[in-house]
Amino acid sequence: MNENIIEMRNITIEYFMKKYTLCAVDNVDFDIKRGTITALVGESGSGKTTLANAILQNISSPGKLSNGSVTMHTKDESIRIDELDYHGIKDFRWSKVSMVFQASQNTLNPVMTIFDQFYETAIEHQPHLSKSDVEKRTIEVLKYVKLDYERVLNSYPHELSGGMKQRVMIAFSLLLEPELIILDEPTTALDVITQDYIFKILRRINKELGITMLLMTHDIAIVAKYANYVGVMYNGKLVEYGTTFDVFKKSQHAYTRRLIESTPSLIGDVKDFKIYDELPIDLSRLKPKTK
Ligand SMILES: Nc1ncnc2c1ncn2[C@@H]1O[C@H](COP(=O)(O)OP(=O)(O)OP(=O)(O)O)[C@@H](O)[C@H]1O
Repeated sequence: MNENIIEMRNITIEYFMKKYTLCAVDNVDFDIKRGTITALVGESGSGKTTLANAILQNISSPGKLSNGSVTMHTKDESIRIDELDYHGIKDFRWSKVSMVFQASQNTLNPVMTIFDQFYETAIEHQPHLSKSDVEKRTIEVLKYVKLDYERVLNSYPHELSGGMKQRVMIAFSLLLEPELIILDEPTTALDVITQDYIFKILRRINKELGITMLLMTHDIAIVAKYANYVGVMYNGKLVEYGTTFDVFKKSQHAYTRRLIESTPSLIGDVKDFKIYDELPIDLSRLKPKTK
């Protein structure tokens, strides 16, 4: 089996606006090693979400993959994701790769019980499943995220706390047994204790079920604690990639060192905390529209 579950080659993604084209991802090669938790870091606007969305053919309008290939090596086959048609991508999402978005707990339907939402999603993608199959699987995944399934199954979203809803979303992402989960700021808006609890659950799922995870976050401390590999994005380019230890301890790129220095430490002296106030994003990425 290929050691990489995802191989992205020469990826260029542009947003075609009325007056200009913005190159959000600029000729990036990026691999995700099977079984790892791989983090993508970089400040807001550096292109992390856009790059990750290419794995699900989910680039938002008016964006387009202008160049490059995205291949997933699943347990059974290799899939060129960028070449999948409408039906191909519909079968692929959730069952091969699923995603937990920023504050995705807010995407739960407020007028449906949690179980009805799991059931609807499951039969949309795998119509052959019976209600009892889905119920069995739902209980299994709710147990993985340490939720009391008897209470949660028939609850409406407003009856659950923010942390519980986010764990429901993680359970959701496990429902169709994907091989990769993309987590985009999965604990934003949650308190630090809940954040840590959720990351412990994610690490256990990664270890016990062997599910690979791609994590996008601004939280360098979480990356240091939980990720095996890190990619650093700056201005649409992947400027650094390696094991977490190598990237943090032997950073090659000045931007990575700045990113680490800009992270406040609980034990360090506040005087040593560096803040860089120059504009990080190079607006030369905005190409004037050519007629
Ligand atoms: N739908 C869109 N239309 C136009 N431009 C977009 C769109 N989505 C993203 N962009 C632009 O693409 C660039 C990369 O954005 P992206 O969201 O991928 O960055 P990011 O690193 O994930 O940021 P964040 O950490 O804030 O989520 C930014 O300049 C952003 O403004």
